[in-house]
Amino acid sequence: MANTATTNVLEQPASRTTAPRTAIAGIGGYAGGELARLLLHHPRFRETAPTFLGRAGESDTTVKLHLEDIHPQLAVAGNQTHEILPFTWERIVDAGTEVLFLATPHEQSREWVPEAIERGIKVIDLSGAWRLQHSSNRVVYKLTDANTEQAALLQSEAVYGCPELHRDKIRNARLVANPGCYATSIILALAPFIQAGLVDLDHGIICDAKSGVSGAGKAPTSKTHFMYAADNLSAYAVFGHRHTGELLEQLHITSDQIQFTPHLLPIPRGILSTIYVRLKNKIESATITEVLHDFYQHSPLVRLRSTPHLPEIQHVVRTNFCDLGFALAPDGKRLILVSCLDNLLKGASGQAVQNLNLMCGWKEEEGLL
Ligand SMILES: NC(=O)C1=CN([C@@H]2O[C@H](COP(=O)(O)OP(=O)(O)OC[C@H]3O[C@@H](n4cnc5c(N)ncnc54)[C@H](OP(=O)(O)O)[C@@H]3O)[C@@H](O)[C@H]2O)C=CC1
Ligand SMILES: CC(=O)N[C@@H](CCC(=O)OP(=O)(O)O)C(=O)O
Repeated sequence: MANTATTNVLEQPASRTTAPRTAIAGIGGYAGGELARLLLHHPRFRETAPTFLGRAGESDTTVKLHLEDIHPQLAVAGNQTHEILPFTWERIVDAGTEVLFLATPHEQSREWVPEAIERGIKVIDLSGAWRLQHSSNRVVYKLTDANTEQAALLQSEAVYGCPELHRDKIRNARLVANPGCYATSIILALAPFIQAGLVDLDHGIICDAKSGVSGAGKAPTSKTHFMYAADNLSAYAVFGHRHTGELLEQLHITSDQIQFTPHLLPIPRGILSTIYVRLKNKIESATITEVLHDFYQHSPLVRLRSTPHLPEIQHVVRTNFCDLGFALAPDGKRLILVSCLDNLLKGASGQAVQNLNLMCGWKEEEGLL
């Protein structure tokens, strides 16, 4: 079967010999912490640690905050410390920042991205602020722009940071909108089959996805508090989760062709999506395997489980992989796809570093295996 992944082309762009200067905003959060860990261990960044940025504001010179104070798991024997600095553009420019990671809330990312780009700094934004091209899909974020014309231009330039679908565009992007965690797991499972025209879209696709609590960020709410989430399983944002727009835009389908329901799992991290698909024609199991192998043959961070084995959260937690597996009904038309990833890694920070690698012309899996 022909490879239907249009961007799975092994092009070798000019590779950077030196690592770019990077900065991470939102360093105090879950995604920011994982990003710091990945970059501090990345072989290309041994000599070039990122600048770690907290919220905007003036420094209180009497109290210095260090990375290890907030993320003790990143402490290194020998007292090596990394200071966290309040976010200011002056500081970012003085540090020679070439790539700014935003692990910040959507509203803050929407505000900061135009200024970064204007200053010649590339951005990898982990929030949902720049992922959606259609305003009808973006409306759920209730974002406002200081300069609507400039924002519209930037929006159309933003590249959806799913390397398995858009590697060539990511390589040359100034603004990468890193995908949502649920969206990543569902898009990677469905794209090979939808692009190959095998799915009976009129029949509708059902995505039942479950996420660990870290997906909601570090500030507990009544629904993510231990007392509510522990020993529980609950559906939420039914018919209204903000990742639905990413599914529609990236899979080129309409809202009546997919139903996506997220659930909160009482575990710290990991996502499992079970996706129910009706195929247009009867297909052999070997063909399903071939479609997946062809699509992902050049994708080192997608692992295919061979039938009858299905992905499990324990196999992917604390890894940068998305694992995919499937089961086909005896009628050859009812396909169940199972997709698993760590929401903080392949669903956020790991994918962000994968995008950085591509932007630098390095192997996309560098520092992630
Ligand atoms: N958690 C996940 O699984 C995923 C998260 N994302 C996205 O990544 C981003 C970060 O998520 P996550 O780490 O979970 O969130 P957290 O809530 O854990 O962390 C958010 C960070 O942003 C900082 N922050 C909050 N408001 C502002 C502000 N106005 N200006 C500057 N910094 C601010 C917080 O600062 P302080 O430390 O002072 O509170 C904190 O460090 C979000 O946009 C989220 O949607 C994307 C995919 C998956
Ligand atoms: C369990 C949980 O609450 N998960 C988050 C999704 C996390 C994610 O991918 O984030 P963004 O799209 O916000 O970047 C949610 O459902 O809102």
